Amino acid sequence: MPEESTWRSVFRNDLFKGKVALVSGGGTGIGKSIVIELASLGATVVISSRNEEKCHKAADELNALGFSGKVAAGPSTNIRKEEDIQKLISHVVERYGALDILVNNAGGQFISDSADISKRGFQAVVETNLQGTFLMCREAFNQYMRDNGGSIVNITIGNRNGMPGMMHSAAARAGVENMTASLCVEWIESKVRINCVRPGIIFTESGFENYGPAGEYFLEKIVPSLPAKRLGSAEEVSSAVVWLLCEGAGYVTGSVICVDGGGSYVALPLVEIEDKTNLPTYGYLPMKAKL
Ligand SMILES: CCCCC/C=C/C(=O)SCCNC(=O)CCNC(=O)[C@H](O)C(C)(C)COP(=O)(O)OP(=O)(O)OC[C@H]1O[C@@H](n2cnc3c(N)ncnc32)[C@H](O)[C@@H]1OP(=O)(O)O
Ligand SMILES: NC(=O)C1=CN([C@@H]2O[C@H](COP(=O)(O)OP(=O)(O)OC[C@H]3O[C@@H](n4cnc5c(N)ncnc54)[C@H](OP(=O)(O)O)[C@@H]3O)[C@@H](O)[C@H]2O)C=CC1
Repeated sequence: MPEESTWRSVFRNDLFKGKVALVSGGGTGIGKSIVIELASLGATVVISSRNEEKCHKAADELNALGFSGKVAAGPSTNIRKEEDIQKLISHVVERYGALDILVNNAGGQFISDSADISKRGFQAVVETNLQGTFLMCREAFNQYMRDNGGSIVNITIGNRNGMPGMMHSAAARAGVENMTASLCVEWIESKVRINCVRPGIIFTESGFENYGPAGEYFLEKIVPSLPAKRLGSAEEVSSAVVWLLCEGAGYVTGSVICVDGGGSYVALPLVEIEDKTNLPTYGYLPMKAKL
């Protein structure tokens, strides 16, 4: 948590003056860092998640830092529930008179071998990350952005090589990135830009608590495999989000920015593969025997 004296955004300090933003999952981790950026650059920022008390606490904490913008907690919202989302968006539009910026950051999953994921477990992750993000976009568009324009950023997760060990989430997030490609065309006449930020392995206390000892075990394996040889910070993600949201990114829509220290170009060892020949060879030439 940055102190007022040490927090410096790399952006112009009135960049979002007069803008109204909504950040889902804005009370913790990456979402909170995005909220700090937006509030420090002049926006009124509404944060929401299932735990409303946590959002109120975060809003009080951030407002005490004296940013030029303001932070407010919205009503408790489970993005798996359509009616919660409809109420949240109408709350923002009615109370603050606008919804210029939407950041779909809320999301999550559990670590599991794919063979052990139940149908309800798969559905829960897809409902949260793909359906939840879609419904937030749809409501923001129908209730405000269709007539007024706006900018949306969806937070996804590494999916270029799949994600063995978190297959359900990588599949859902790949769906979000593909959905973004469709929406950027459908909504451009309304002056709505929509993009994704795909973080790599980012240290957030809240995020890693979710995985318990398994998270630490995986981290010991993952960090050495990353080209950057370190975890990312929430601030490195929020800087990219804020750039996509700002006027300087006016010609950018349908894009995915990876903030992953090059992690998209290596396979993350979330799943161990036995050190033996795992696929039988097919072929009749003598040299095949050497493969
Ligand atoms: C170390 C590598 C890091 C990689 C980088 C990624 C980092 C991050 O994403 S950080 C963010 C982490 N935060 C979260 O993930 C929090 C949000 N997550 C959740 O809320 C859950 O994971 C959820 C999306 C599955 C929702 O859970 P919940 O509300 O508890 O779901 P239900 O009660 O409706 O249960 C539905 C279904 O899901 C099964 N399930 C839930 N958790 C697990 C689990 N840990 N392991 C296995 N199965 C799980 C649950 O059992 C239900 O299925 P049935 O038992 O068949 O009914
Ligand atoms: N940390 C990392 O390494 C990476 C994270 N990400 C993604 O970035 C985003 C932020 O993660 P991070 O900050 O690390 O972790 P956090 O656990 O801090 O953030 C997740 C946030 O989403 C909210 N949330 C979860 N499920 C729901 C739901 N059903 N409805 C409404 N809100 C929900 C949580 O609040 P509450 O529990 O109160 O609902 C929480 O504030 C997530 O989408 C995550 O998957 C992607 C790649 C890597």
